[in-house]
Amino acid sequence: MPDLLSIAPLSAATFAPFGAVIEADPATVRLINGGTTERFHGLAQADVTGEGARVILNIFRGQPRSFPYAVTMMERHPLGSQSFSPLSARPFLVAVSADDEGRPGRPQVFLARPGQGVNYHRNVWHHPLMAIGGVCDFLVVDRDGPGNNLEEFFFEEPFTILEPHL
Ligand SMILES: NC(=O)N[C@@H](O)C(=O)O
Ligand code: NI
Repeated sequence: MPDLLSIAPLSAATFAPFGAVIEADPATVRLINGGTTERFHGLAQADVTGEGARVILNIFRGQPRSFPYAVTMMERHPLGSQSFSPLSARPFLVAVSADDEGRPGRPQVFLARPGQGVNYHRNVWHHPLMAIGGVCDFLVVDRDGPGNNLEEFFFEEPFTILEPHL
């Protein structure tokens, strides 16, 4: 019997223990450039650590996941945060876990709606990028530099995500 993971809507409040939601939050808006631009200010903060660490910007071209999807592993980046912002108005899935004595707990899955991105706090367990419905480019802000910034954990038994209702 598959161990099904439910999918919840992504919200700043529910995601707060794991990171920030990157979206045009009216509470953060500043009118700039002579009133021609709305700046949604300070939505998240990149956090990199270690000698020689640099914040870098990348594009990840995500292939859509197929369903039912088996979550067999989680990863985390001990030396830096990592953000994902779709460059087209598409939803995607986010899976995170609390840390349970050095291993990820039961994953929590969120559906990011078009216009939402996330910034994982440094060292937060998450599943690698899960694009859905079609190929999607994401702006990814994370860390470069010396040191090992990737820790992976493989579950003894997989969890299963069923196709989300969009
Ligand atoms: N490996 C890599 O850069 N990507 C992962 O960290 C991810 O979270 O998708
Ligand atoms: Ni990652």
